[in-house]
Amino acid sequence: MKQFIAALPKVELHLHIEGTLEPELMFALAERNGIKLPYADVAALRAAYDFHNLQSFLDLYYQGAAVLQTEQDFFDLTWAYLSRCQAQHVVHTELFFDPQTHLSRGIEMGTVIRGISRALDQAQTQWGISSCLILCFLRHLSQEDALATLEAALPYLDKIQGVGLDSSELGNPPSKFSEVFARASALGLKAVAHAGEEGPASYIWEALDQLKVCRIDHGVRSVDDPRLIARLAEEQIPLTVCPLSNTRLKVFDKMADHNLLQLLDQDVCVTVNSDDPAYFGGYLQENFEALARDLKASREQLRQLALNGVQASWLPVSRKKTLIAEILMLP
Ligand code: HPA
Ligand SMILES: [Zn+2]
Repeated sequence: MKQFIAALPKVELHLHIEGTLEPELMFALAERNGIKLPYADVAALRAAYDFHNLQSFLDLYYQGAAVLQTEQDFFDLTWAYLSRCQAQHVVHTELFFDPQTHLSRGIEMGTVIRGISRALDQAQTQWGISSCLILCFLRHLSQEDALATLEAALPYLDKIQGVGLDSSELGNPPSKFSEVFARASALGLKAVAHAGEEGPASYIWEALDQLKVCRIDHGVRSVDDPRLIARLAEEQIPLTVCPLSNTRLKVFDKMADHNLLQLLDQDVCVTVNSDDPAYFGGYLQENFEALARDLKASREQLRQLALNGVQASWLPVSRKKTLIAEILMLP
């Protein structure tokens, strides 16, 4: 099964670039930038990756991101992730970045976007890996802060295809950001939002109806609402599900409890993604492998998940057709 997964052309739709910062690179960048990390070494840092919910992860994730300072740092971070894509046959990726995490430390928007996009362009040229970039608003901050962030991104709109919503979900419903999502839509940007990871199914309704998103990130709590499941299936609204993330953050106690196959059985367009692979124990290949191993997902179910990833992406129809044909041709 590992070989089958490795041979599948894979698409990733839920990936935080700051969440690909491996401990080794974190230490290297800390040294390069003269920053002292509160851990003795890589092993001590890894040992701290023992999360009990989303917030306990976010605290470390924002702390780690502080080593990213220069355009070259953002390039190196993104290039390391794209090298993993190349190694794992990920042929297209739509990745998030969290500018507010960096702007609040005095880093300029252009530094972040230029570093990331230079790596994305190079991966396209060198390896044929295509990509889209999604600017995420931090939902624990205000809508005014999100509006100012979007304003700061205006000079770089040619490098951004969509907006997203992430960070602490509980108590920060999508409706808090209606205005900034309307503004983004008027600028021609697509929209997605994290909803129903720890938050209730009602947040998924809000993301769809008030933010007008075209995909839901996570969305696993949709199973609590049969009417919502019916809508997701009827309208084929994709869910970007992240199996290893969900077990590491205790959304599910163990992989065997994950509802991904249940969602797939109900005709929801479920996709597989790695979220923050440096923190959660694996990239896209390892997420697919976990489904095969712990959920006993069949070859045909894995194939369907890969096809859903292509369908749910923002790729042009012609490229979708080519990838779908390749996935269907695999024995
Ligand atoms: O899984 C996540 N949920 C919310 N915010 C995040 N920021 C990085 N990863 C996540
Ligand atoms: Zn996420």
